Amino acid sequence: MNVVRTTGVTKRYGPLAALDGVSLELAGNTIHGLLGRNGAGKTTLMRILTGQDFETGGAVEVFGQHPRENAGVLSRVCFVKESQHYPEKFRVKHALRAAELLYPNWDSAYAAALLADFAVPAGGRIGKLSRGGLSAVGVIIGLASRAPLTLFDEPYLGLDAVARQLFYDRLLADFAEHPRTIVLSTHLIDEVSDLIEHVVVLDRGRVLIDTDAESLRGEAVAVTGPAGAVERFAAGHEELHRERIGGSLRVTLTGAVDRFEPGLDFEPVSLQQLVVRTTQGHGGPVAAGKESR
Ligand SMILES: Nc1ncnc2c1ncn2[C@@H]1O[C@H](COP(=O)(O)OP(=O)(O)OP(=O)(O)O)[C@@H](O)[C@H]1O
Repeated sequence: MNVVRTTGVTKRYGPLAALDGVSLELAGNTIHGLLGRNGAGKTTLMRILTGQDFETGGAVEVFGQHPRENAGVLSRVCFVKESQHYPEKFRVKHALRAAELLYPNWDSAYAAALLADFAVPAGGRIGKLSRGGLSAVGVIIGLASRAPLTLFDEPYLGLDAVARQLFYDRLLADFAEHPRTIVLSTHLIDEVSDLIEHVVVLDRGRVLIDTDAESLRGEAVAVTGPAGAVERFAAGHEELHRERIGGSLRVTLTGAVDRFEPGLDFEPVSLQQLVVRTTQGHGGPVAAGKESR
């Protein structure tokens, strides 16, 4: 069952189209990666899905209904973002208590275990936490909410590499026991590439890639070798990128590369490389009414 369905969703800020005809379906009980360059429209889309902003055009359904001021939908949705603001005097335990009141599936014991894992003091003032500590509070709330739709908008950027790995490990373990729909928006694509099952890449407000992660993993290959031999091999393939390395040439090809040639090097292309190559050279979002390509 699809938890999210958007049809031709547009969001305009004056002449700027932050979203430009986004049609997407996000299946339930799946970890989705929402990827794209700065300004691609990821946060805008998540704000619309969580009723914090409204589309200019198109249709949005979350759990089959429009999320706007819809308590039945919003009680099933947790949106964790990097720039979360809390009242000045709030302590960590107050933020968790507020989350407990908000989310019907809240698990207090799990939240307490996560506090210990991330070494966040329950009595600590939120305003005095380090950036990592603040990120950890967001991550803990996102996980312990067990909301049927949980969206993380890079709240874990403040965490160091060890703490981020802890987040990924806890997320996977909890997802296995309590399947739900997760949307992870991140620039750290390599770190999450084994986690995500479905990939959406936004580019200038449009959907550039919308596919399962597995098929994307085998989607591109980098071929390196003497320039002439690589040119001959690449002819007839769709080329994403090319670079000269001394006397040799390296090209990134998409689509089925079903033959290999002696004398050439073939390397799989990581999800991050693929997204970088696919979105490279594209600018920011488009002005309304202008052609985007
Ligand atoms: N309230 C607003 N008013 C005007 N423009 C906005 C507003 N919110 C977002 N935008 C613009 O819409 C575009 C998409 O922004 P958005 O924050 O959705 O991108 P993003 O993909 O989340 O980027 P990042 O990865 O940098 O967080 C950007 O050009 C941004 O400047």
